[in-house]
Amino acid sequence: MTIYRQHEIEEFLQLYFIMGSTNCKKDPVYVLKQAIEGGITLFQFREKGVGSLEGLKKKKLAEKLHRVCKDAGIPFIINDDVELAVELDADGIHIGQEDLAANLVREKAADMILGVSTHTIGEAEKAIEDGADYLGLGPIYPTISKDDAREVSGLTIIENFRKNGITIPIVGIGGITSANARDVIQAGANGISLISAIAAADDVKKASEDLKRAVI
Ligand SMILES: Cc1ncc(COP(=O)(O)OP(=O)(O)O)c(N)n1
Ligand SMILES: Cc1ncsc1CCOP(=O)(O)O
Ligand SMILES: [Mg+2]
Repeated sequence: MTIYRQHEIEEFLQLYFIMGSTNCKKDPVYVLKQAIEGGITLFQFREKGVGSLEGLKKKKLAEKLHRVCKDAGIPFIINDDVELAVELDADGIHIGQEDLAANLVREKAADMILGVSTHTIGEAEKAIEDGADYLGLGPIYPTISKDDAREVSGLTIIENFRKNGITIPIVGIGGITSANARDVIQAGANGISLISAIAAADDVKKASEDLKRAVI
């Protein structure tokens, strides 16, 4: 694991790609390499949903994707699975309100980047108290990539968090494309996080380049 400073984490959040095997049209290792060539700055392994890999197969894929990230100098974040993150010595873990509590994750992964999904100011304040490094807010727009996604929040959630004094780095998530990415940044987010706009693209490298242009 590489230990990152707060200002480095903030920079990495700019173009945050999230994916698992079921999100990809092609081999996930190839997809990740193409996305990196296209300019993604952070990667989250999210192996979840119908048909997703489990057990040893999940771990083997995680190891391969971790290697790709290490070679490219991109932090490797694992979604939900704290045990796997610790076992693989990942750079970070992302959890939501239905996952292991952030303070307990911090105990198990003291130096990892910790991302927490929040939907209210109260949840955000608790996450910050528990040691979150960044917050994931959404779904900002309708999404096809999460079966149990909450109601669409729109950009107002980001604006409201900023108005209420939440200064910690924020990424928007849910339905973000190169057409709306700039709006998410202008609402007050440090970066965008997304699955399908990259993973399901016919040309993953070009899709990543287009998104990068939209956020810089
Ligand atoms: C960057 C980022 N933001 C939000 C989420 C969603 O997390 P969660 O609510 O725990 O839902 P699942 O992804 O676990 O289904 C995320 N993964 N990443
Ligand atoms: C994991 C997650 N959390 C809220 S929306 C979402 C899915 C985002 O995927 P997409 O970028 O394809 O809408
Ligand atoms: Mg989760």
